[in-house]
Amino acid sequence: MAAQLIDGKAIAEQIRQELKAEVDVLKQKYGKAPGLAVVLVGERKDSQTYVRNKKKACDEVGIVSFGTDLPETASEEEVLQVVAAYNADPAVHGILVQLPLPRGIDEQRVLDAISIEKDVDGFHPLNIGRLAMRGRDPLFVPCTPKGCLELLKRSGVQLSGKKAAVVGRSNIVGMPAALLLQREDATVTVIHSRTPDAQRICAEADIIIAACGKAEMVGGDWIKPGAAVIDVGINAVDDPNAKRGYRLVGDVNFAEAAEKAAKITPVPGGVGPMTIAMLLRNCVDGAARSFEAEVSA
Ligand SMILES: Nc1nc(=O)c2c([nH]1)NC[C@@H]1CN(c3ccc(C(=O)N[C@@H](CCC(=O)O)C(=O)O)cc3)C=[N+]21
Repeated sequence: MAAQLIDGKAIAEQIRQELKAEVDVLKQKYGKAPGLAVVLVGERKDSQTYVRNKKKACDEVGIVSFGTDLPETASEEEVLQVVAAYNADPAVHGILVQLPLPRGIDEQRVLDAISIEKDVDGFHPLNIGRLAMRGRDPLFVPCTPKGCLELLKRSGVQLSGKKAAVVGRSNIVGMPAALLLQREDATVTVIHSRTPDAQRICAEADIIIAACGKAEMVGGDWIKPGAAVIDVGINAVDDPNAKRGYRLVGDVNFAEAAEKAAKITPVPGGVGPMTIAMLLRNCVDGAARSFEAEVSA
């Protein structure tokens, strides 16, 4: 393998230590800790695991976590009531409603109800809209794309003046990732399922963010020699030899891509841990703004 590994797990750990120090300063200065509320609706095993990991990460850096678990059968109104209560709670600086929500609940309506000052996922249309505008700044940037940019920056990858390709155009990853790269003065192409010549366009890019949700779709032929490759995908593929009967692969064919890229993230241990670190980052930033506003009021 020619490529240098971008170690998301180690970088996320480093960020958590930086955040812990910042939280200690906030506690000293204001006598209060940042608070994160996590709302989980339903019994999906993967969602339960993610929520558990988020709470654990909060403990580690000194963020107080609040949690509300609602049954699969909860109504949209009940979820909205929980969000409204956290919006009004001064001890809560960030609200995360774990996605996906059960069928029958209007996800957009729930996300729109989160106060933009507490929108640590960065999914509120006002925050996304500001991200898309030159000269404007969102209060929060979505955690996964923010983690991708942080990995690139901390690995010394230059973005300004470079060609970037984003594979995938989701609201949660692809589109905000493209906007963030553009804000760093990269020239960005968003590739999606209807793009003719996707492989050729991708192979011209100095920076690739793969977030298409298709296991190992981005092969070696998609990679320009010397490119930096960030793999957002987490796909379980059956593997009878693996411990749990499956193993995780990304949206990039790692073995092939690592022969051509200069830098590449692994799966697991790449973007995933950074998503949680950026959630904590957003929560600490939101709390700091709130504490500062209270003092100057
Ligand atoms: N409102 C909301 N916000 C989210 O940020 C959100 C969400 N809903 N719904 C689900 C997705 C998924 N997500 C991940 C977070 C961490 C890892 C992670 O840490 N992965 C590790 C371990 C993977 C494993 O072993 O399962 C890794 O990639 O190394 C993965 C995925 C956040 N999400």
